[in-house]
Amino acid sequence: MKRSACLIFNPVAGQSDADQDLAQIRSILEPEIDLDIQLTTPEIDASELADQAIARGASTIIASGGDGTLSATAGALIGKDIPLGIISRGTANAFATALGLPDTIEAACQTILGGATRVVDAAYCNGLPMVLLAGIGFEAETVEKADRESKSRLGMLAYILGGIQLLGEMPKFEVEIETEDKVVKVTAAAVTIANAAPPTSILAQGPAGIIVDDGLLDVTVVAPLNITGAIAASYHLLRTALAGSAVERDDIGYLRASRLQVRTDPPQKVVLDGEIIGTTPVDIECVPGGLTLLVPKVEQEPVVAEKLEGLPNLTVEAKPTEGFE
Ligand SMILES: Nc1ncnc2c1ncn2[C@@H]1O[C@H](COP(=O)(O)OP(=O)(O)OP(=O)(O)O)[C@@H](O)[C@H]1O
Repeated sequence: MKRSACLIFNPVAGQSDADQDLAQIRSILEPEIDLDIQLTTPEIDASELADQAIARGASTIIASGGDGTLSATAGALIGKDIPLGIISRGTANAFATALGLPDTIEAACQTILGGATRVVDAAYCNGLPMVLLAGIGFEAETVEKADRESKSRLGMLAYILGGIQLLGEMPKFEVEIETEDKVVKVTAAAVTIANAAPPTSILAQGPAGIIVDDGLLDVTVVAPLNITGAIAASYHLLRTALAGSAVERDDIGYLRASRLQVRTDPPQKVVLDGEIIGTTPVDIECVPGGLTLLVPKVEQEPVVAEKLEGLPNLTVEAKPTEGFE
C-alpha cells in the first residue's frame, strides 16, 4: 500500500518560484506517497494546518517553507509521535542546518522517501513551542533590526548587519538564571537558551556542540565589557562553533539544564525560533524526545587511512610482495 502524508506548504516562502518548487516536490514524492497538500495563508498558519492534519489522523506530516513554517509545524507535533519531514525553502534555513537536515528540495525529498527517523528533544518557552532557541537581549534586538524587507533583499547578511549596528549600542542588563539546582546572577549582553542551533547562531555557541537529544538545554551567557570585547567575543564564538570546541573566555559562560527560568532587569526582548514573542521573564522546559524527524540515513564515513598527495617530490611505488625482508 502507498504511504500517505500531509504536506504543509507555504506558497510565499523564500525567493524561489513556489509553483515550480511544489511541482518538483510532487514529482519526487507522489510516485511513492499519497500527498494531502495544504497551503498556508496569511490567516491559516502551519501550526493550525498541522493540528487539523493530526485530527484527521495523518501518519506523517511534511512541512515546506521558511523557518517560520517549519517551526510552527514542528511545534504542533511536539509529543505527538508523528514523523515530521522537512523541505526548507526559506532564507536562512536555520532549522535544517541546526538539525543536520538537507537544504535542497531534491535531497530533502529523498530523505523523506528514505523513511529513516530520529527522535530529538523539543522545548516549551512560556508555553510556546521551541525547537531551536530562545535569545534574550542582543539576539532578539538583532532579529528585530533584520526586518522582513531587508531579509528578502539581503538574506543572511541582514542578520549580521543588524548585529554590527547593535554593537555600537551594547545594551547590558542584570540577569538571574534559575535552574533545578542553582541561581546564577550576572551582568550580560545576551543570554541564549538552545535546544538546537546552527553555527550561524553564534550567541548560542558556548558549549562544545549543542546536543539535540540529551534532554538538556544549552545556555550561553555573553557578557563583554566593551565594544572591543564584544567583537572579540563574537569572533571567538564563531571560531569555536566552527571548530566544535567549547569557549574559553572570561566574558562567555555556559551551563546546561533541563528547565530554567530567566529574569532580567530591565526586562529584555525575547526571540523564540526567529520571532519576537515579548519580554522577559521566561520559563523554558525541555521536552526530551518530543519530536520525531525524518532524517538522512547515516552513512558510515569511510576512514581516511592516509593522505599523501600534494607533498613535494612525492613518489609512491608499489612493492612486488608485501612485508619486510
Ligand atoms: N499564502 C500566504 N500568503 C501570504 N503570506 C503567507 C502565506 N502563507 C504563509 N504566509 C506568511 O509567511 C510567513 C512564514 O514564512 P516562512 O517562515 O515560511 O518563510 P520566510 O519568511 O520566507 O522564511 P525565512 O524566515 O527563512 O526568511 C508567516 O508570516 C505567514 O503569515
